[in-house]
Amino acid sequence: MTNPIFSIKQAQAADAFTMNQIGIPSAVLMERAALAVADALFDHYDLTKVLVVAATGNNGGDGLAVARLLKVKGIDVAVLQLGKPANATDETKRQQKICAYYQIPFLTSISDFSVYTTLVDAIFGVGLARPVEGHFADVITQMNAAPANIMAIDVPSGIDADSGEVKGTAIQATETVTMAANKLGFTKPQSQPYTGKVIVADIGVYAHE
Ligand SMILES: NC(=O)C1=CN([C@@H]2O[C@H](COP(=O)(O)OP(=O)(O)OC[C@H]3O[C@@H](n4cnc5c(N)ncnc54)[C@H](O)[C@@H]3O)[C@@H](O)[C@H]2O)[C@@H](O)CC1
Ligand SMILES: [K+]
Repeated sequence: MTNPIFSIKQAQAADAFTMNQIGIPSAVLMERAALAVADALFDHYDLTKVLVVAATGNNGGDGLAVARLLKVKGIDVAVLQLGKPANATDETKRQQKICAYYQIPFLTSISDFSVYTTLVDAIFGVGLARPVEGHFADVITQMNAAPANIMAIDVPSGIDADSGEVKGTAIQATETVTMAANKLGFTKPQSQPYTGKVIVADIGVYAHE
């Protein structure tokens, strides 16, 4: 069997089919996504001091779950929260509560990105809907300029997962752990400097046959 390659619509449809038709809860998929990212981080990243940069969509929720998986293993991890927590998706709100239980620091600004040994990009995934501007773009620029390796969750933030093109500004990741299937945009050569190495994680998403 050949490995599938998903467009954004196919990725969203497969997620929706898995949750709504098969009945696997969204939180299960998020936890499996986070476990895949955490496994890759534990495998070969310097986890002395980690910053997860998370927005309020489900990509951010994946990031918060990763922060907790690191915290419970004794890693020094904090979250840079972009956007208002109150605007988060239900799944991401659930992850915010869990992070609060574990007393993971939530920061709203970072004066010096160079103190971190690993950055986790959980800003935008397949939900990127317009060019990245303003504060989001400033943070991405600062992350790219930092010496740390960057792990991108699902999609390097700012990359269009269909065309592989930069929408405004984009994360230049060391690696991207992408969920369920490779993405169409990652087969385009222009995306490679942004995705770094692409790892496809099986998170138990099933496409409608
Ligand atoms: N159940 C699911 O649907 C699953 C989703 N997963 C994760 O969730 C991601 C998709 O989540 P969402 O659909 O919530 O989308 P995202 O989290 O990718 O982003 C959507 C959010 O970003 C905002 N946004 C989009 N473009 C913006 C821009 N240029 N500037 C500022 N804000 C912008 C939107 O208004 C929305 O609030 C996937 O990439 C994956 O990481 C995984 O947890 C696996 C399961
Ligand atoms: K991301």
